[in-house]
Amino acid sequence: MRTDEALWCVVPAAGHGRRFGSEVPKQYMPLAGQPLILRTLERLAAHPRIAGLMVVLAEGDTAWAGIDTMDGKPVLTTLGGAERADSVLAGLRALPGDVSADAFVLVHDAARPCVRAADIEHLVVRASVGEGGLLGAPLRDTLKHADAGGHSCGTEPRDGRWRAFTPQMFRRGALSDALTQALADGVAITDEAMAMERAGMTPLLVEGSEDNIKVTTRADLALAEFLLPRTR
Ligand SMILES: Nc1ccn([C@@H]2O[C@H](COP(=O)(O)OP(=O)(O)OP(=O)(O)O)[C@@H](O)[C@H]2O)c(=O)n1
Ligand SMILES: C[C@](O)(CO)[C@H](O)COP(=O)(O)O
Repeated sequence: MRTDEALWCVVPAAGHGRRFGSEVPKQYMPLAGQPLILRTLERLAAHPRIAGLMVVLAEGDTAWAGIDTMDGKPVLTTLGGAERADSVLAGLRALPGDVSADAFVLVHDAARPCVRAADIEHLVVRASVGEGGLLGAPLRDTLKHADAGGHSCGTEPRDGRWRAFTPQMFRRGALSDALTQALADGVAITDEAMAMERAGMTPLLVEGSEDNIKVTTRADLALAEFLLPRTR
């Protein structure tokens, strides 16, 4: 990948935030005075390598701000689907025609507003040498296996286990094909790297900051308020 090659970023934002438990989908909850999603888009658009944002919205989303640029970068939208993988695939398909099948594309959760520019840079530089990769961090807690009664019935090995974050970066065509195949196979795909692994790839794991949190619960939103100004 040429070092000056601009990247589009697909931003899946079509979830309903069930674990967050509010009428307002979590991507529209206020974060430092703005809807959370706009904080994420601001963070992404500020990165010099990112050429444009493809935001994937839920059917019937009435809260979207309707912006078409952010920090001088184009912001396009399309509609997502029932699962995250459906939404990411829709976003890939809706990218502008001049984004070739071989072009690298980033995918970043709308629910991760604290992503650091340095981590994005680190991912792009390291993962573009091969066929793509993802930000993550080695598991640092002990992982327990819970039984139906909520008791620990086993301890999972921690060695070689990582937590996956986003952005994840893959070539547009290869990722589209991998997601299409996984969906056709009826496999529940929770991140893009999983689809690429099923296609036989071993995506590069690039260690990123643990404060690149995904806002899933209300407690996460409070943490994001604390982290946002400290992760610029
Ligand atoms: N069908 C879906 C499901 C999720 N997402 C997006 O994928 C990201 C990560 O998903 P998650 O944190 O699970 O969000 P929700 O699915 O909204 O949360 P929940 O599982 O609690 O409903 C979010 O930005 C979410 O909007 C999406 O675009 N399309
Ligand atoms: C993509 C992801 O953020 C990596 O950890 C995570 O898999 C998203 O899962 P979710 O259930 O869609 O939040």
